[in-house]
Amino acid sequence: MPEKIGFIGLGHIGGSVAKTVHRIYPDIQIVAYDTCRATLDAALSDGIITEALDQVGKGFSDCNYIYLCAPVLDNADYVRELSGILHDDMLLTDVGSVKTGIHEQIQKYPDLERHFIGGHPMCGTEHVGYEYSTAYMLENAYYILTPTRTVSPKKVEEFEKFVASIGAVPLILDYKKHDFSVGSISHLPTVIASTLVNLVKNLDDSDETLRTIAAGGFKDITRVASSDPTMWENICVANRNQILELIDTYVKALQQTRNTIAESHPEEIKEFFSSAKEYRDSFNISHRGPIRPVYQLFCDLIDEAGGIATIATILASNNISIKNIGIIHNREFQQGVLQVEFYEADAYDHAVELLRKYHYTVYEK
Ligand SMILES: NC(=O)C1=CN([C@@H]2O[C@H](COP(=O)(O)OP(=O)(O)OC[C@H]3O[C@@H](n4cnc5c(N)ncnc54)[C@H](O)[C@@H]3O)[C@@H](O)[C@H]2O)C=CC1
Ligand SMILES: O=C(O)C(=O)Cc1ccc(O)cc1
Repeated sequence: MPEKIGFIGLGHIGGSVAKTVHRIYPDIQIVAYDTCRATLDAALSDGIITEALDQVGKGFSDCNYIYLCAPVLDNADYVRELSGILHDDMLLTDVGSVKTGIHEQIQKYPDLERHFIGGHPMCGTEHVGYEYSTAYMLENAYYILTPTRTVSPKKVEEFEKFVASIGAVPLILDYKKHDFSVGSISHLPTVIASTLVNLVKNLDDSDETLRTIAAGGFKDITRVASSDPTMWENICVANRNQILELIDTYVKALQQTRNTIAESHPEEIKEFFSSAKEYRDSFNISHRGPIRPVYQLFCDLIDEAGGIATIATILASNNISIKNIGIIHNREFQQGVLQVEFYEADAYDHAVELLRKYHYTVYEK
């Protein structure tokens, strides 16, 4: 178990990892450097870090783990500086959304390469900054690990256990496969969402009709367009080739969809939507492959204001912990429905049983 951990960058993700480590292992010393002094002051006053460092250098030399949690391109720039403070019992990791650049940088320093395991927690929101970090964000989230060719299996196993011990689900991938995979499910979708938002902005009239009527579905699929522009600038520069290839593939797929609609064969159009629906519906219910089950139910609300409190009270008084709760309006539930997510299958089963006992209509997905 590490005794001391250093963070370079303590924002949304770095702050969340640090807060989680502090919650689970309050005796681990945490030190941090961040270009934003106010961030370090906030973390000191929260008692999350024991020391705020004013540079990347010797202050990190007795850390067992060092986490690079700055924007992707800055993380890669720190590799050279860290090569000077290596010791045998040190593990260097990062949380960046792209892995090729940092792995290529690490390969220039064979001594450091033996100490590096790339990391990418698959969690987060569209917000940035330490103020949006939480001690629970990693809970049940996939945490991709990309070990180098030369890091020892023992170090990988130790870090895997550490990641699992802080509530996340480690998944080992080759760094190139990582960049293709997150390129497909995160980078391309964000590029598409932002393109769609810009398109609607340009199509809108002076009365802003489109903006006014933009409803649930549009907001759902474009939420990530509200993410931090600097972060996505970094991601697009760092994963440029992969994103370009995926955009080309997507353009071909969109052209294919256009043809299907243009040719006006109702069965083919229906088949297109059915195939997408079947795959999308499988996301929440399946234990297959790397897809983790999501323990969520949907429950009808009669009166939104008092309704949530009543349901929360029923669950809390039966010791059922809620991971997430909120009203959603979408095409399926236009009038609004309460979405409740749980940490575990048992809690979910118990909640369904209880709410039905109290005559709520519960939809299981
Ligand atoms: N936002 C998200 O949902 C996710 C982000 N990531 C990755 O996590 C990393 C950090 O992103 P966030 O925490 O979301 O951003 P953030 O903006 O909340 O945090 C970055 C922190 O690094 C500091 N910083 C900026 N430049 C720095 C530098 N040169 N040296 C030291 N500190 C510096 C900033 O002051 C800030 O506190 C990025 O590499 C990103 O790709 C990974 C998973 C999810
Ligand atoms: O906002 C969301 O839902 C995200 O998907 C956040 C996110 C952004 C970047 C990542 O590398 C991983 C997760």
